[in-house]
Order: sequence, then C-alpha cells, then structure tokens
Amino acid sequence: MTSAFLTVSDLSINSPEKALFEGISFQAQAGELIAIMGPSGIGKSMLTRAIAGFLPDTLSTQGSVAINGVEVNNIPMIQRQPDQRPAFIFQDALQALNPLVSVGGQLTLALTSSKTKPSKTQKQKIISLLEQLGFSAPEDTLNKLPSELSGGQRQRICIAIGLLSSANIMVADEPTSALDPITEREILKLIRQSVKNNQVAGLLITHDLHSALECDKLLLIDEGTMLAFGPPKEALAASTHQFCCSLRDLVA
Ligand SMILES: Nc1ncnc2c1ncn2[C@@H]1O[C@H](COP(=O)(O)OP(=O)(O)OP(=O)(O)O)[C@@H](O)[C@H]1O
Repeated sequence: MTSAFLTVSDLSINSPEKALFEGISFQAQAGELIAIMGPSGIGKSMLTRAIAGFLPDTLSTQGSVAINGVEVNNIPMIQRQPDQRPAFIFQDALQALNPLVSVGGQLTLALTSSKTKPSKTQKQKIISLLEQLGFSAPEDTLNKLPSELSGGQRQRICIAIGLLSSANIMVADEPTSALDPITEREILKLIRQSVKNNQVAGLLITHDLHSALECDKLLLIDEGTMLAFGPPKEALAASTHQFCCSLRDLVA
C-alpha cells in the first residue's frame, strides 16, 4: 500500500468560545481528489485553511496534519517548506487576485515562482490552459488587469493559477460557484485531470453532490465532527445522519 500523501489525524479546531469541530481524520494519496461536503457554515473552509497553515489568529488547532510524513500542524504556511504549502483556488476570486498585476503576470508567477518573463514554452502552456478554461482570446486576456474581467472570468483565472502551481496539494474551495453549469462540469474535469496527471492530492469543497460523486473519496462533516470518509457512495451509505440521508435521497 502507498503511504498517504496527506494524513489528517484527530484534528480539532477551536475558537475561544467553542469547538468548531473535532476528530477529523482522513488521508489523501497522490493523484486523489477528495470532495468535502457539509452544511453551510460548518467549517469546511476553516478545515482546509488549518491544513494549509493559514487559520485566522482567533482559531487554534490540535491533532496532526502530516504532508508526506512530515508533521505540519500549527506551522504557518509562510514558515513551511515549499512542498508543504498547498495551492488554493478560492471561492472569492476578487480577493484572491492582485488588482495591480496583469493576469499574465499572475499566471507567470504561479507557473515559474518568479516575475521574470516566461519562456516561449511556459507562455504556450499558459495560453493552452486558458483555452481549455474557455477563454477565446487568451493572448488579450494576459494583458488585462483582474478588474477588466467578468466575475466568472476572474474565477477561471484563479483556477488557472491553482492548476499551474507546482504545489503537492491543491485545495479548491467551491471553485465553480460563479460559473454556469456547463463550464462548471468542464472545469471540474480539468481539476480531476490535473490532480491525476500531476500526482498531487486535491481537496474540493463543494455543495454539488454530482461533483462529489465524481471524486475519488468523499469526506462528510456536520455538527462539529466527521460523519464519514471513503469512496463517495460508500461514505454516503455509511452514516444515518440527517445530512447524509438528505444527500442519499438526491441520488436515489
Ligand atoms: N476569522 C474567524 N475567527 C473565528 N471564527 C471564524 C472566523 N471565520 C469564520 N469563522 C467561523 O468558522 C465557522 C466556519 O466557517 P467556514 O467558512 O469554514 O464554513 P463553511 O462550511 O466553509 O461555509 P460555506 O459552505 O458557507 O462556505 C463559521 O461558523 C464562522 O463563525
């Protein structure tokens, strides 16, 4: 059996007032995309932020987060080795992009980790990805500032940044929430392919059951703890909790 690339063991997150949740344990192998589902406000984003090492100061964690066997829980992202820093695709594209840097500049930085001009091959890789993400004039898009793009286009640029990054873990927090359903399906396919081809571990927060069913595993959380983890259909069947029952009704 291959060792898990990301291993979360008995993780709890607490605010001064309450425990957000406790007892979260799951693993992600390289090449696996894990869907995370749970009711709104339950703590899905905070869970991925705890894994990535950038929780708000008001929250603290206990338990273990190991990336490739190295314990990183409570080590802020900025202090981690580069291979222990996940790439993030945020829900809120406007906040995630630098308003003062061109789209091309931000994509180049994601691909090369430097601000220098990309090589011809690197530029071609960026353009080809933008085409896959539905941009009809990618060369023009590269010269634009984020403010010159629509909300959906900005979100697709955030997805491109995540896909170009060389991080070993990719976290996508409701990455397709501002997109139409057809684009959404195409983009989820791209994320799945990217996770497989680059052999990274992917975490996808989603409210869409059909997207979750297409992932390798599903982590279900509610009421401060995990309900189930495993291949999506098995995870759904494993709990009698109301949230899981409601989801099961949708697939029945
Ligand atoms: N900066 C913060 N300090 C303390 N608690 C916070 C902070 N930000 C969010 N929270 C709390 O964390 C809880 C979980 O928020 P989170 O955004 O992780 O939920 P979520 O499950 O991702 O929600 P959604 O599905 O609506 O995006 C919220 O109830 C909120 O009160």
